[in-house]
Amino acid sequence: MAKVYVFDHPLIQHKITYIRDKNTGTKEFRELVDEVATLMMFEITRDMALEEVEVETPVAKAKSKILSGKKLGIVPILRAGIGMVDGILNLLPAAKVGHIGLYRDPATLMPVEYYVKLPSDVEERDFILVDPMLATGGSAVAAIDSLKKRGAKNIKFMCLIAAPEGVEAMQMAHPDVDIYIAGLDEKLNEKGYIVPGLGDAGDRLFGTK
Ligand SMILES: O=P(O)(O)OC[C@H]1O[C@H](OP(=O)(O)OP(=O)(O)O)[C@H](O)[C@@H]1O
Ligand SMILES: O=c1cc[nH]c(=O)[nH]1
Ligand SMILES: [Mg+2]
Repeated sequence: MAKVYVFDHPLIQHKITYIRDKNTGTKEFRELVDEVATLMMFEITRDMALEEVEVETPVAKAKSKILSGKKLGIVPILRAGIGMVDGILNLLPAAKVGHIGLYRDPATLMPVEYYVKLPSDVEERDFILVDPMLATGGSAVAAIDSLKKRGAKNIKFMCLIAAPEGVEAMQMAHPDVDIYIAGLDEKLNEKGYIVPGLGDAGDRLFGTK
């Protein structure tokens, strides 16, 4: 069964409060999403593999560590996932970025895929799929189907706000994919929006409401 991590770090919780606030405008919303993505990524990368190397300081030779594991691929689910990419690349500038375009049909709530472009060496990378919202879970489940179909094996999913329904759908469909969340909310409303949530993440990021 996939593990679910809900980050309780005070800095993350503080910023999430302002992200939720309907009075937070587009510019600040974007900056906060970026900052939270960096903070979450710092925690998510805690288990990255290291190897010991020798380095010469101005004073002496030292044994020290560098990253040694598989290379990373970051995959935002368009559109809203794009808002988290720069924050992640702040920490991991060498990661490659794939894109999966999905929108949720407002009537059926089913995901519709319209674009996929991944790094060419999919099988050699670990992937972190990112989207601010995990609501019914349809989009994240479909994006992981798409990644796996193209050869991705080791995948983590990172989101800002999740509904219990989405977490359950992910655990049923992809029990191998751990889920990292900044805020686990109460429920979905009749339109499939997370309650209390933050509204429509894509519209708030890009000012398209
Ligand atoms: O868990 P689900 O029920 O599938 O809902 C979550 C999806 O809905 C939102 O995207 P949206 O369809 O609004 O597209 P957008 O990012 O282009 O605005 C959000 O960014 C997720 O991708
Ligand atoms: O609450 C929600 C649910 C899906 N997508 C969003 O952007 N917000
Ligand atoms: Mg949207």
